[in-house]
Amino acid sequence: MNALSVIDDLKRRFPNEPEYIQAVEEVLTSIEDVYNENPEFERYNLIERLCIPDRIFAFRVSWVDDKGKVHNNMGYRVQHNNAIGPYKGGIRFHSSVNLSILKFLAFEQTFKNSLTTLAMGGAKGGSDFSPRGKSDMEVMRFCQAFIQELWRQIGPDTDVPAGDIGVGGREVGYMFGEYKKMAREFTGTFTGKGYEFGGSLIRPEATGYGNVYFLLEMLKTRGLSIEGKRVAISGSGNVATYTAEKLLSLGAKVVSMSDSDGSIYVPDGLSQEQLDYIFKLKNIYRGRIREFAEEYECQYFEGERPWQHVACDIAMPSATQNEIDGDDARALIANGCIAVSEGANMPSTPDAIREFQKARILYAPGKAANAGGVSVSGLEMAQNSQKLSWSAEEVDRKLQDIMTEIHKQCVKYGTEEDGYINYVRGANVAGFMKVARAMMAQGVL
Ligand SMILES: NC(=O)C1=CN([C@@H]2O[C@H](COP(=O)(O)OP(=O)(O)OC[C@H]3O[C@@H](n4cnc5c(N)ncnc54)[C@H](OP(=O)(O)O)[C@@H]3O)[C@@H](O)[C@H]2O)C=CC1
Ligand SMILES: O=C(O)CCC(=O)C(=O)O
Repeated sequence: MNALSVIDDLKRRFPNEPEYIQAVEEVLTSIEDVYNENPEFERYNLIERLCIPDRIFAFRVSWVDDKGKVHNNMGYRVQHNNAIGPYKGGIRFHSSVNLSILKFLAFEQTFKNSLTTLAMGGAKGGSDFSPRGKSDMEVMRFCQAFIQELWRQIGPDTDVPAGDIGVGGREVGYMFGEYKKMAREFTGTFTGKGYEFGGSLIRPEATGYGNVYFLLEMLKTRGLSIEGKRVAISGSGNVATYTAEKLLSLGAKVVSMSDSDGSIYVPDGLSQEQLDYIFKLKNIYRGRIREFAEEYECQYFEGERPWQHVACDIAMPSATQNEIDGDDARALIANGCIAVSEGANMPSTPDAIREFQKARILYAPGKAANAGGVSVSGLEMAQNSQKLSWSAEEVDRKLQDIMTEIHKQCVKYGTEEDGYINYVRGANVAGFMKVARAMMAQGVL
């Protein structure tokens, strides 16, 4: 395989999909040598079959708002690869959603899920519908219309969706309800469900907590502890808030959070009371982070991400893709940042990643660091199959074990001659090899 020529070919065939090409390029350039050590992969044209999704569903979603006006959004599900288990991955509702974004997310999910040690293939879905500013009833009607189109393509052993940007417990509940009605079955077809109907304890916390567990493993490799470290977080949604909660409980200082309108800066770190305010602001009032700045009179950067404005030891981007560019990375490093652990999917541009690696700081890509969410989704599937629920302690212990194991795999496949751990290479090679072996064993499909 020549990574560059495969990428050129994909660019030619999918010319308007920059995020998808970006994700593929990152993986292919880091697995090229390992791939070429296995000539049978090339004979089976494994790389092309692994890069191009198994199938994509695209559909119109028509729904009626509270004033009786009819709206039409697009809905998608990208089933990328099911070599090691049923398709699995979140659903994103955001105005920016398009096929390029969902294809990159489904591609990444395939490698991430492989790293988790659990049996899950990769998928992602979503819509350009934005829940922002919509009433509960409008969100419910949209979720029902979305599932009326999608329900035939998913199932507990086929494809198991969950949340992502714009999709939390409320949306999963509405989608699960509609699925249950259409399919006439009560199964674990969604994860991230409410506890009363089969959800796992710790699933809401899992991505954020898991990212902190991964960060602790990275810090250990340099003999460092988290206590007293200043951590800049972006976003103020599911991943960001639970990352902050775990960090506070471990004695770290959370100096920033953000939303798509701007960022707050709290140099001495958020108190527990302030974090509780953000939880309420975002989950109950569905307000803006600017309101926090007004309430607590802290610095607020309108329309800005945190990276250029804050002094921090650690950055945990937890909002969206390509939210740290080369300039942001250079600013972070200049301001003393020694570690970046990604809660979001692909938040750092290729230029930013090069800067982090050149500076030899600890840098963990999302597919390793944020794998805790889908891992606990896998544990939710296991509980649903057994018709049992495990205690929060048990799930949290399993989550910690999985994050430690993912870190071990990154060290195994990513340690370079000078001892620097290239977590990008480690995660990509480890994730790839498991999927590749399964695909080889199953023949050309
Ligand atoms: N939920 C999960 O279990 C997992 C999520 N992830 C990834 O983590 C990231 C965050 O997801 P999650 O917390 O679930 O989503 P939420 O919808 O709960 O929160 C998203 C946060 O990011 C902000 N945000 C979203 N899009 C943009 C944008 N284009 N520019 C600036 N800010 C933006 C939102 O601000 P606003 O409210 O203003 O839009 C919000 O604060 C995503 O990359 C997701 O793919 C990864 C693994 C698992
Ligand atoms: O829990 C899941 O199935 C998916 C979580 C997710 O969307 C992700 O890992 O990016």
